[in-house]
Amino acid sequence: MKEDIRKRVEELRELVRYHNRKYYVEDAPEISDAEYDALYSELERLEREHPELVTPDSPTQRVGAEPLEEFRQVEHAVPMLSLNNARKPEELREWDARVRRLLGPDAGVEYVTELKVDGLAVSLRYENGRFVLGATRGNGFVGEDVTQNLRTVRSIPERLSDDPPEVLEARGEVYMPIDAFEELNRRQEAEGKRPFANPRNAAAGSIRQLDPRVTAQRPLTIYVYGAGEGAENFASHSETLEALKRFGLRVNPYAVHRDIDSVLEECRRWAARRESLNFQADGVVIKVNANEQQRALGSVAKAPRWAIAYKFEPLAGRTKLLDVFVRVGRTGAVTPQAVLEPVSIGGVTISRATLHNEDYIKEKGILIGDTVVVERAGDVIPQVMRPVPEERTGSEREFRMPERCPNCGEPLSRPEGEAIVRCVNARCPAQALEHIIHFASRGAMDIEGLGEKLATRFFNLGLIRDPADIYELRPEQLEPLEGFGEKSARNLIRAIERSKQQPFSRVLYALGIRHVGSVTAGLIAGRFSGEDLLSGVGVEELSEIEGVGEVVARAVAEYFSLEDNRRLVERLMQHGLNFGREAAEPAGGPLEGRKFVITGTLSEPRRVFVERIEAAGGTVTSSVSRSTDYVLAGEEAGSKLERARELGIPVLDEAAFEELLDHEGHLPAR
Ligand SMILES: NC(=O)c1ccc[n+]([C@@H]2O[C@H](COP(=O)([O-])OP(=O)(O)OC[C@H]3O[C@@H](n4cnc5c(N)ncnc54)[C@H](O)[C@@H]3O)[C@@H](O)[C@H]2O)c1
Ligand SMILES: [Zn+2]
Repeated sequence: MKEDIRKRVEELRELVRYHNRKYYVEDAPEISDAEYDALYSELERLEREHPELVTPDSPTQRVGAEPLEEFRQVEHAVPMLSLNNARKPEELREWDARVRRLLGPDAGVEYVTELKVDGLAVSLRYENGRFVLGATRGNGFVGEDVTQNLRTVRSIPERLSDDPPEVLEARGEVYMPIDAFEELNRRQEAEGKRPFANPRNAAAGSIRQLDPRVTAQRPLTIYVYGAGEGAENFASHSETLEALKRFGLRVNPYAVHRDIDSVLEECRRWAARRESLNFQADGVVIKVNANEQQRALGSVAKAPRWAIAYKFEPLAGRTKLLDVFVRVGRTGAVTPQAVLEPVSIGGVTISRATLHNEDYIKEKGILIGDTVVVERAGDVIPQVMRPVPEERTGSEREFRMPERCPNCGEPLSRPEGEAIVRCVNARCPAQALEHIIHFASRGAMDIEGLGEKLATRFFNLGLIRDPADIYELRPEQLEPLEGFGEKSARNLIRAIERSKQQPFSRVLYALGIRHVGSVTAGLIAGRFSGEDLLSGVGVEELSEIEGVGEVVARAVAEYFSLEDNRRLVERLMQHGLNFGREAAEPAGGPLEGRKFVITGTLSEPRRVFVERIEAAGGTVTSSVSRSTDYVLAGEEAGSKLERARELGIPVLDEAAFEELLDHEGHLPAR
């Protein structure tokens, strides 16, 4: 029993740490706040019931996560702590009682309430009225230096007005207004970039940017809600806020209360009005007003005793599920989307929500026409949580996944054991861009210069709609484009021409058939030609190939059975790409069994040479030893070169290396 609990505690810590990293460090949470809070509360409860299991490194004892190494670190003179939570009015009353008990019966207590804005906590250090240092909270003691990025936020003044103290560290929450967030996401999508999950992540990701120019383009603002260093100049929290306003900072709206009833009333008021706010707020923060009382109360573990966050109910609402349609994502994944009777949740009118996948709808028993619970749970992409069966009238109907892609009309596929239905048509407009990018990429056709950025641009300009279009590009189409000259157009066309030399295995891999990686492509290309595959090689024949399983065989057979895919392949053949069966691998390449060490600066990135050596059957190791066969040395080669000379190992420059690849056997072998 005891052992089970210890195990569970450890498991929860692992999980919470993992999601902390996703949320605080990578700004890309995988689960909703409600799900995270459930894990966290369970951990807190078990630790409370079994105090002997509490360890100082438990996430319940620590703030946030470690700062990223890419940023300079900033030590906070006054720690930036987290807040304890209350979810029910009783919990707020208990907190009030504890505060009064600790301060003594005669102490008059005032409380300040402010909205809890959901963004990124930052510290702004002003010296003699000048903004000198901006930092994130980090782990509470050490944060990240993001001064340059914060300078781009217009509501953060470079200079304070009035007469600020010599050192003043203002603290607040940088956030992205909801309308600006939605606009930004529309832009991201139009540019083919990944949209942000919610305004908090967008704000946090924008500030924790290595390039301030990116931050500058993000619609950020700040609400200041307190002071770290410098707070000692004021007698109370409300006095501090007034002063911060006077200095020209944008201060969170607040109210002062004499008793907890008034505080509760304010919490209710905000809860009712939160939907009309243009920013995400997940609760109300209540703070003891007098600084002296704050000091007397102090902090425990990772949160002060003098403040508490009253959390709003998760953002949820009820509405009617009018219909379900399916959307094809860029990877071909087809997901059901709910069409809802418009409902306002968290200040946003919701008329669409995700239903994840077919199984989700079945498991939850959701029917079209149902009244459903929709949750935003801190995310802006809302999801349908469950139906309310009591409200059924009998006219509800089941959702059926369509058999054909709504975008291109080709049959959809759902591989066994997978929850996601996909469109596997390479020319499907919904996923065409993704296919093009993969097609041109280094491991595939390796078209130099045609990376993600340029492919996206050509795609948006309508110059390339599918991989075969690449081979129809003409220099006159490119030259007028901004950033292109005669020379760069010619270079690109040349690189495209060169890619026609790639062997069939590369071409097969470039087609982007599901489950067909470069190794599998090699196995298939060694057995069948493009013509064979087009003429309908079956699943059985394919799975006879050593190393090709049934899942792969099915994916390949399916690919070549779709009309659009067949047309694409035929066009690529006409353009002269290799579709001929590859001679069975000779027993290894020309460098079979040879060990290389690479050192110094070469004309191309090192990985290019590594790939070529490996493709020829050789291996690359990092240090020179007696078993090394060759050292490939570029410019400014250092100790490895010396070591090679000491051991008498042949040293090749690039020219000698090329020769070795071309005429292996003519060179003196070791
Ligand atoms: N989805 C996930 O994977 C995931 C992971 C980790 C944390 N979270 C979420 O993050 C939250 C916990 O984060 P936390 O520990 O950073 O604490 P918190 O966000 O609950 O509270 C502390 C923070 O509140 C902010 N704040 C906003 N307005 C304020 C005001 N007026 N006065 C004072 N502070 C104010 C400050 O940034 C402060 O650091 C939870 O809501 C949790 O759900 C989610
Ligand atoms: Zn399609």
